[in-house]
Amino acid sequence: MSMQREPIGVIGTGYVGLVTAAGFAELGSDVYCIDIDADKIARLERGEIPIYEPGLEEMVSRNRERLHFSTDIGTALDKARLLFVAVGTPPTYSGDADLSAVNAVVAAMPASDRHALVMKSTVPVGTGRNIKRVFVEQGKDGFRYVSCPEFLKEGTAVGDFLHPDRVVVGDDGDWAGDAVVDLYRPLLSAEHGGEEAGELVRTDIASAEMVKLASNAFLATKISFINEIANVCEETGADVIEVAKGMGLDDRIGPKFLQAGVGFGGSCFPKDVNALKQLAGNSGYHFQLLNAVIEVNELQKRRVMGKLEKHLGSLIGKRIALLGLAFKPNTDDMREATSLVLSARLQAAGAHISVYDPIAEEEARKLIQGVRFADSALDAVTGADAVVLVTEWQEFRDLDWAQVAEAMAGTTLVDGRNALDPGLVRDAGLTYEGIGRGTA
Ligand SMILES: NC(=O)c1ccc[n+]([C@@H]2O[C@H](COP(=O)([O-])OP(=O)(O)OC[C@H]3O[C@@H](n4cnc5c(N)ncnc54)[C@H](O)[C@@H]3O)[C@@H](O)[C@H]2O)c1
Ligand SMILES: O=c1ccn([C@@H]2O[C@H](COP(=O)(O)OP(=O)(O)O[C@H]3O[C@H](CO)[C@@H](O)[C@H](O)[C@H]3O)[C@@H](O)[C@H]2O)c(=O)[nH]1
Repeated sequence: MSMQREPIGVIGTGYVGLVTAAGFAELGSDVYCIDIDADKIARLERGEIPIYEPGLEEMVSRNRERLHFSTDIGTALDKARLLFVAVGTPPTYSGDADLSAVNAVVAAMPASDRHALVMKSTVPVGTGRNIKRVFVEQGKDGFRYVSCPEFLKEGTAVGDFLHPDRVVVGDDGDWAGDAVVDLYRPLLSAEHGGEEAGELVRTDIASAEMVKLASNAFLATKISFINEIANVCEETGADVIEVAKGMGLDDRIGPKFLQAGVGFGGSCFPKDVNALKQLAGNSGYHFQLLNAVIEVNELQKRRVMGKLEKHLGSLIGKRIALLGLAFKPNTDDMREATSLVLSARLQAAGAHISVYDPIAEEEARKLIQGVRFADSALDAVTGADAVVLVTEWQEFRDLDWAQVAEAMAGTTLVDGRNALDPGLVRDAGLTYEGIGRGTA
């Protein structure tokens, strides 16, 4: 890919910013990365990657000479006309998205006829329209605006960038939208054909914004749905793994996102489902389904308590080991992780808790107090009355269950992700309890 490619700016060097920057550098662009966090920029300049994301460090170091890091937005404005915005949009107390970082970026833009903001951050529908209005009010009406939502998943973000299902570009049909499409062209099916390439969806700004929120809300709904099916399986003796397999073979349903478990977490689903619910409410529409999706997820995170009490009785003074803390495997992200709710509930119930995560310990220590951070899975389970698998890291799937059984004081194993073979676990002398596994 030696062809001369358009230089770009990327504002915000979190997950989305770094993957976007490294990805476009890989495709041949010079990328000017900006963050207000001077410490983060200094680490990136030294070649340190502040987040754990498989393949990202290699991608950054492969393209080191094309990646430029700075806290000065002027550098990006000088060198690039397209400024990709990848700052955080966390939830506020009301559940609405906090747009203060986005607004700070907008306020920092000068009057210009040659620049465009390209919004990668997940924002409420109407944000693009509002930003364009602000530009007009401030006499910056030459500044263009493109919505280009991001669909990467943590843990597989590098592959998701290089092989997108789709690229969504919402714009006003001007040079900026064309330029964004050109940047993505090497990844689009019209150029490549084949299964690895993505479809382009070029549309208006509001629709692009809604594609992002609706996609996340739909996936979260699918998870809450299968979790409720799992709960009914427990009452009726069916096995949700068999049920999901049978359902997923219907093309119209599909097998993905039908894994029952201890609820969805992460920086996106909880926040974006709430943001869509709020957006609907603020616009005068009561989005009933999303209320249920959120409530089911909250209850699902707590259901493990009942399972533990079923086997152990009162949890006062009981020793419980949590295997896995990150909101899913292959990331150190602890945002909205089920382990946060579980460790708090267990402590409130009087249990003693030991925890182990192969990667997320440093992040977890900032958020979880009063537990023992163990050095290994085996260390965590030693002396435990019960073990709960919270995050399905491969290393837990590969555990020697006979060794685990020997180290534990009790025999209860709650497989919160249905990741283990119940037969193997039982053969080791443990009592297996999954999620919705009536007959397993
Ligand atoms: N994490 C994901 O998997 C994912 C996937 C798709 C979309 N998104 C969306 O992308 C956005 C970014 O998410 P993230 O997880 O990468 O966020 P993050 O919190 O990891 O990173 C945001 C970065 O922006 C920086 N920042 C804040 N204000 C700034 C400013 N005014 N100027 C420059 N930098 C600034 C912060 O210092 C931080 O480094 C969010 O809207 C999120 O919803 C995230
Ligand atoms: O069948 C499933 C699939 C996922 N999960 C849970 O759902 C959460 C989210 O998982 P995943 O979607 O893989 O991770 P994210 O990195 O949060 O990615 C989601 O959120 C991103 C941010 O918006 C989007 O870009 C992605 O497309 C979207 O999948 C995790 O807690 C998983 O354990 C389940 O419980 N069951």
